[in-house]
Amino acid sequence: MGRLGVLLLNLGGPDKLEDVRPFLYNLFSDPEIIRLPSPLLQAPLAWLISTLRAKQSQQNYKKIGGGSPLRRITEEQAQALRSQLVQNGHDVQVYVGMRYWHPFTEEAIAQIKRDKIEELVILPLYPQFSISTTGSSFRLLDRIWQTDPELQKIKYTVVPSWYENSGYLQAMANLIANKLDQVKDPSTAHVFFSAHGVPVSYIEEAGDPYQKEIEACAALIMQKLNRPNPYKLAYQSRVGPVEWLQPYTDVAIEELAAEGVKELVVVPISFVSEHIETLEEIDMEYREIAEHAGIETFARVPAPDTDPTFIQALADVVIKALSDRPIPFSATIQPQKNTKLYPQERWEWGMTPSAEVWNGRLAMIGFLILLLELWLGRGQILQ
Ligand SMILES: C=CC1=C(C)c2cc3[nH]c(cc4nc(cc5[nH]c(cc1n2)c(C)c5CCC(=O)O)C(CCC(=O)O)=C4C)c(C)c3C=C
Ligand SMILES: [Fe+2]
Ligand SMILES: [Fe+2]
Repeated sequence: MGRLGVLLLNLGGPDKLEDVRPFLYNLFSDPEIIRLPSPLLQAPLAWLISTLRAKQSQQNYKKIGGGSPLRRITEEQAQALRSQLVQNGHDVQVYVGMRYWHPFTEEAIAQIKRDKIEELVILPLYPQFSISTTGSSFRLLDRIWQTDPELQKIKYTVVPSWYENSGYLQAMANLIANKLDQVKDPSTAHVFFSAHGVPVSYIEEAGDPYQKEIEACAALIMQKLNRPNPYKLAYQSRVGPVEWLQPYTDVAIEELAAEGVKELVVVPISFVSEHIETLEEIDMEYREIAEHAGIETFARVPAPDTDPTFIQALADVVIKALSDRPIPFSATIQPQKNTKLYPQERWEWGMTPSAEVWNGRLAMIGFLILLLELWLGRGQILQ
């Protein structure tokens, strides 16, 4: 075996308040997050949305200490994973490549080349696959690989998703069990999975397996937990005026409260580290909604971070990937090139003169609504 590396992929987050706007610009420049009818519009729209959204977003980051903890936690995970793999007999370097902020994926790749890595496992820190997260990072890497003969010499494999890994399910079940044991009635409290949402068009038009994987993941965790508690799955963090996966977390909380549920144990399911959507959105925004609705216990299960069972699970995923047949970027799910990811049919530019006028007007209205919503950060937007 040659020099071994593991590349951990994550989204990245602003380290400080000044980073928020350029971070948002990078995020909205990604056609896997928002795809416009003309690639020429991508950069101006990304500039506009990031500028309009930055203030609201900064306020949220301020509430969690002035920046995202994602980089620190991901680097701690990388360190813990390296130690675990070394203990398991694998001499390995672990790298962190973020999609939209430092340390960027490109920086990690440059280091991998300097270290003359010969065999590489590419492991996204998203247990479930979505074209907006893992898919976006794989497409970036694929582009980098195609233009670099040096990288093409590396024997690499990707891990598209790993939510079925038994150690990961056990780590999640342990964290939930600990929290359940702290509530008033551990046998009746509702286990409430809050997954990150995506627009419905990702699933229905672009073929994103994300919803199926999330649903399967929640069911497998409940099997591992092996307790009689009822459970519910809902989707958080929607952005913009289009339809996202439902039920929405805020609505589902209110519905459970109306049914008389008093205790919720809330499980963030799409993330393996604490960040703005756990620390601000769940812990502050959804907690407030739950309390207003009459929920008496709102206990949030921590993200796995560097939990030892979880880190061992990541090590197992890496070791399995090394012995399995390598999976290239091209074998993972790629959305159709002309799939409109967002904001859907409002952007249908007609080819006939009359349709063109009407579609143009509709597109302008849709565009203005989108900007207004993103700017105000309210209405259908929760963030
Ligand atoms: C606009 C579309 C977005 C989609 C689709 C989306 C999917 C998605 N995101 C995560 C995980 C993270 N998202 C984070 C930040 C973030 N994401 C969006 C938008 C979309 N995400 C925005 C605008 C932001 C910035 C924060 C804000 O302005 O509110 C982060 C980083 C958080 C941090 O601590 O900095 C993560 C992680 C998943 C898992 C996902 C789909 C499955
Ligand atoms: Fe979000
Ligand atoms: Fe996001």
